[in-house]
Formats: sequence, C-alpha cells, structure tokens
Amino acid sequence: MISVEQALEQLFELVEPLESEAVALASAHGRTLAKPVSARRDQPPFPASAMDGYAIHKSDYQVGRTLKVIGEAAAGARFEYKIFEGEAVRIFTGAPVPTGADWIVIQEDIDAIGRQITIRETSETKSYIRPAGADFKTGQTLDAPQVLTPQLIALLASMNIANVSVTRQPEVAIISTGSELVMPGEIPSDDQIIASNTFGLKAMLQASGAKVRVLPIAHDTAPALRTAFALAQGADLILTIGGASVGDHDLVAGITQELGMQRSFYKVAMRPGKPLMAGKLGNAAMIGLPGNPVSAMVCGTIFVIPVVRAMLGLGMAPAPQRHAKLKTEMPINGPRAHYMRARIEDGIITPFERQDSALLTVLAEANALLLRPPHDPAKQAGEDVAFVPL
Ligand SMILES: Nc1nc2c(c(=O)[nH]1)N[C@H]1C(S)=C(S)[C@@H](COP(=O)(O)OP(=O)(O)OC[C@H]3O[C@@H](n4cnc5c(N)ncnc54)[C@H](O)[C@@H]3O)O[C@H]1N2
Ligand code: MOO
Repeated sequence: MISVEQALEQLFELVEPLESEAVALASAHGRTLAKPVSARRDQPPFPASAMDGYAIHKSDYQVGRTLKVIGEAAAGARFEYKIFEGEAVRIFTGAPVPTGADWIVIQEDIDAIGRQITIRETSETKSYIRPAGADFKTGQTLDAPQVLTPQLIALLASMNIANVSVTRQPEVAIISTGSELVMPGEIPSDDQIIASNTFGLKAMLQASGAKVRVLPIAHDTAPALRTAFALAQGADLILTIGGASVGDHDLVAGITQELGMQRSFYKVAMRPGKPLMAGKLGNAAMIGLPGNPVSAMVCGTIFVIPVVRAMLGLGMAPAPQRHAKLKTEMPINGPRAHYMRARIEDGIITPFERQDSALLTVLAEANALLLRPPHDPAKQAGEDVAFVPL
C-alpha cells in the first residue's frame, strides 16, 4: 500500500493543465483566469466627486462665505468650464470635478438661495474628490491563474474587459456501480439503497470548477460496467464509485484492466478510502473511489479536488491544511493515515465519536477532517493537530 502523499503525486502525473478558451465576462464566474489581464483604462477616468454638493475652491471653504452657482456637473455630463474663486458648481456623486475646483462642500453644509450658496459648516477635513486612477490605472494587471470570484468579475468589468481567457473546465464522468443502487426519487426494493455519494461528489466537483456528467448507475455485471465506460468516453477524468474492494461483486479493477487501463496504484494507506485505485484509461485519468459514502467523499476532498485544480492550472497541491487545539485525548493511530470527521469551533477541534465510513449524518455535521498521520502517537487534550477544512 502506498501513502496518501505518494498516491497524490502519482495522480498528478496522470493529468496536465488544460488549454484555455475565451468566454464572455458575464459567464466567467467560477472559471479560472488563464492569462493575466490588464486594465484598459484608469478608474475613475477623471477626478470624481464622492458626494452630492458643490464643487468650489478650497480657499472659499469658510463659514459665511457666499458663492455664485455658475452651472451643474452630473455623472455622465461634465461642466465644461473652469471655475474661479467665489464660484461654485452644483455637483452630484460620480460627476467629473470641474477644472479649477479642488474641494466639494456637501449640500447638508450650505444654505441655498436662488443661484447663491452660503457655507454654514466647515467641519470636513477631506476634499471628497476621488483622484483619477485612484482605484486602478491603465495597464494595471490581474494575475493568472486564479479563480474568478464575484469581486474579480466586478473589477474586470470596471477595467472594460468584456471577454476573458479561462482554462477549459475539466469534464468528469461519474459512474456509480452497484446493483443495490437507485436514484433519489425512485422507489427502492427492500434490498436497495439510494445512490448518495454520486450527488455529493457532483456538487463537490462543480464547486471546484469541473463539468460533471453523471452516467446511469452500472449494475455489478461486466457488460453493465463496459457500457458505462463506453459512455464515459471523451471525459478528462472518469470517476467510478464502489466496486473497488475485494468482494465477488467488486468488478471495477478487473474491467478497467480488461479495457487497457495503465494502473498507477491500487490501495492507499488511509482510513477511510483504502481501496482507492487510479490510472490512465486512453486519454482520460481514471480514479476508482471506494463505495462507502464517507470514504468516497473523503477521497473526493483529499484526491479528486486537487486533481481537478491541477487540470485547471491552479497548481499541484494537496488540500489545504490548518491547525487547531484538540478538545479530547486520542489513542495512538494505526498504520493508516486517518481522516477523522470532526467539528471545529473557536479554534478547538473535536473528533466525532462514531467514525464508521457509512455515516453521512456525521459527515454532514463535520466541518473538518482531523488528520492523523500513520502511527501518530497518543495525543492529549490541548495539543496541536492538523486538519483539512470541509
Ligand atoms: N474483506 C474486505 N472487505 C472490505 C475491505 C477489505 O479490505 N477487505 N475494504 C472495506 C472498505 S475499507 C471499503 S471502503 C469498502 C469499499 O468497497 P467497494 O468500493 O467495493 O464498495 P461497494 O462494496 O460497492 O460498496 C460499499 C458500500 O457503499 C455503498 N455504496 C456504493 N456506492 C454507493 C453510492 N453511489 N451511493 C451510496 N452508497 C453507495 C454500498 O451499498 C455498500 O454499502 O469495502 C470494505 N470491504
Ligand atoms: O477505507 Mo473504507 O474507505 O474504511 O471505509
């Protein structure tokens, strides 16, 4: 059995960053920016008023000073002329500040009579003028690769970028195997259960930027599995769920061998997730996940998502780890790395009592996988431990 680290290294060897494609900015949320982007203009492109009020000379900002209002500047419609001392221009938020003005007095601080204003209050210490380029300047770049968040989309729009170059989304085909499985919403017979991790993994993959094709459930027969693999053609990554272990009905290893898979590894020294397998099937990477629901989801977090991120060009890195203080003592760990379902609150992490890899209620309550390396010595409450956030 190989270690988690070795398995991840071998998985990264099965994939490479995918090519890029252009998409409209409006469709770019969640995609990975493939090439750096430069701002096509300054923002704001002119000194702009930050408030509704009057543009004046700073020297006129004195209590009791009366000024003549000579025009108006609105957002999108500037006042074309220069203003001099003793003059004011009515101005609104976002409007270009007229030449000659270097101060905005807010409208709450003046008294207006006809075309004259008198300054009543001078308590402000800043000009309320946003200098040209205060947010960004032409040519300022946004680095790649990075995932486009709503905040970055807004920034790119402001930079006048209508299309962006993003990495193609990896296409992942999911094959759930097992004669006992039916889809949610169907009526199961007494011996059947509902396919669950299929949907958990789909959600996990989509959240990390993959495109998911859920194939029909393959019963535990060789023809059904062959059909499922045929339907998976064209995918960048084929995920099977279940049938990975050693039982008489666990056929995935045999069928993938028959289809010519170059196997990288089978079995990893981890808990849950031991019967994980991987290899190359034609042009696709193939990962065979164990069927137990929690095992499949843990392997999704520890292996599949890092592989998807590698295909997106986001680097070949394990799932990020953090540290917390342990709430309870724990006995020595066995020879396999243990990813314990745990709950972290206020920097204190508590592993759940029940760690059976069939318990989705426990996984749903967990917000962390407490990481115990192989042969980790016994731990006392208060000791520092590593965890992977969920
Ligand atoms: N003699 C041994 N038995 C087992 C071993 C072993 O080393 N020796 N390993 C155990 C471990 S660890 C795991 S994990 C499981 C994995 O088995 P498989 O990958 O072959 O999975 P199945 O047998 O097909 O299913 C296990 C379990 O999970 C349920 N399942 C499967 N797919 C789904 C799905 N899409 N949604 C929900 N539930 C699913 C299935 O009904 C079974 O209950 O093997 C142990 N046995
Ligand atoms: O490794 Mo199995 O994945 O313990 O349940």
